[in-house]
Amino acid sequence: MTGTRHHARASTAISRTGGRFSKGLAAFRKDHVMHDSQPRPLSAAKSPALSGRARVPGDKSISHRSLMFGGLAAGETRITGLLEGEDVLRTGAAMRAMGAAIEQRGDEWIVNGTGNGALIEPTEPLDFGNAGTGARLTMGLVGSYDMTTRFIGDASLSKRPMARVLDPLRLMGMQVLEAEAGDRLPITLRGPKHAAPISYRVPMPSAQVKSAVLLASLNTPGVTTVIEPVATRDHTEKMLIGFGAALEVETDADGVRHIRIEGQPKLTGQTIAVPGDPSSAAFPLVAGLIVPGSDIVIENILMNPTRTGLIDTLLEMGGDIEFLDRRNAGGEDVADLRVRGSELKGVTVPAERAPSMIDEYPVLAVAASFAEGDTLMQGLEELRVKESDRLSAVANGLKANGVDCVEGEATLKVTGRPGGKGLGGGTVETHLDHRIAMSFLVMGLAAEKPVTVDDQAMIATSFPDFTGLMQRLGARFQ
Ligand SMILES: O=C(O)C1=C[C@@H](OP(=O)(O)O)[C@@H](O)[C@H](O)C1
Ligand SMILES: C=C(OP(=O)(O)O)C(=O)O
Repeated sequence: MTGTRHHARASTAISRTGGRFSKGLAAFRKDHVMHDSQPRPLSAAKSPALSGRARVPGDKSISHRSLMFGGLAAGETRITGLLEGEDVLRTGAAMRAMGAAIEQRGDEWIVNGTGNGALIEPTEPLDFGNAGTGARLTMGLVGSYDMTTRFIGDASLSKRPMARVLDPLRLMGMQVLEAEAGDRLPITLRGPKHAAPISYRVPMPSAQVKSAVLLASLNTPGVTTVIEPVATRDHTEKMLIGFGAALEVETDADGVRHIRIEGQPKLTGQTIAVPGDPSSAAFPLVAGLIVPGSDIVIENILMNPTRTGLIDTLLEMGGDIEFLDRRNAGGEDVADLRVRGSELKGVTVPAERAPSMIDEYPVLAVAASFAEGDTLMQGLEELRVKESDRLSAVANGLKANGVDCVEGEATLKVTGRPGGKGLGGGTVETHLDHRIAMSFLVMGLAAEKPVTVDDQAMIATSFPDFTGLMQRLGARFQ
């Protein structure tokens, strides 16, 4: 087998701190029910040229993993730039319920881990709210522990398929004591006394499934292998190496990744600076391109190639995006992006690119609505099992706002209207999906008539200050 080996670095933490719990996480007590209030609609209206500099929140994938690995490791993990969105705070609450000490001190989050193999059985169900990543990765984490863990979530998460992670975990010896039809939440798991390592070929392109198996290996003796035919985001691999695991990645002649990890590694607390989330940057980025005359800078964005498919696509569409100060920070490439209003043209986005921009299709569809000609997106099957069925949610939102589009089984064709002529005037059903809400608010900034989303509440799961940040750039919401 020929291939490349990946190394990541994170510097070791220096001192210990106490375990007082932060206000943010304490908000997720069991009596605290989120999103049971009345929906809060919001409209976005045609805005003047956007200008200024913006810093989007920390990467969601890296933030979840920082709390999980820090919560498991021996010693202290110090995190700056953590995304303080609901999804990530729920992961923090879950790690706390299993014995980690987590506190916020100024700009830093300090995690004192349980030490390897020392997670404790949570006394209450773990409530992951809207968060697929939090729920699925934690299932992997607890799946090799001889303990019982119950998982619950909101209406959206309770519809999402969990068999994709339960199947490999069952092979490692885990039992599913309770699940709704089709392996859906609420789910109660019981880990085995002695988990068995497996070699598992991930059947769909999913970093969550890959990661669940790798996390289960952390309490499983022997070598666990994950075979990944289609590469997905590699944060779990890079960060586990950074925390001290013996993990190797080889890519064979067919491009298939073979990830091998030695079980029960000694993980040690690290210092982590979380870079800006490219999936959140996508919203001001597309807004800067479609609002004529705009000129903005979005700072400190993660440029990991497993995450940059949207930027590649927008460049092909003729987007004026300049990379300023490309640099390496904590083992990841980051850059500031200068974005100027652009005349976009339609393109075909190949299926192979989907994993590197999987969460960005809703906002790409918005960009395509303003482009000259057709944009065809292929390989979209995974969009159907996100916080909503994003393929149909996007198509319905586009149609409600005057955009011609054709929804296929796993494709979407959007016919653009340069200048946004005749677009807008509709209300979009968001189906508890933050990315649908933000994407269509971006559309409203450049459409002829305002665009309304039926609920803005879920935006707080990944981008709590979205409206504030966009308004500071000049966006008009009403
Ligand atoms: O591993 C992760 O952090 C994520 C993986 C992706 O999900 P899938 O693994 O289901 O593609 C992505 O959609 C999600 O927002 C974050
Ligand atoms: C799909 C997403 O997240 P998750 O799967 O963690 O709910 C997302 O943030 O777009």
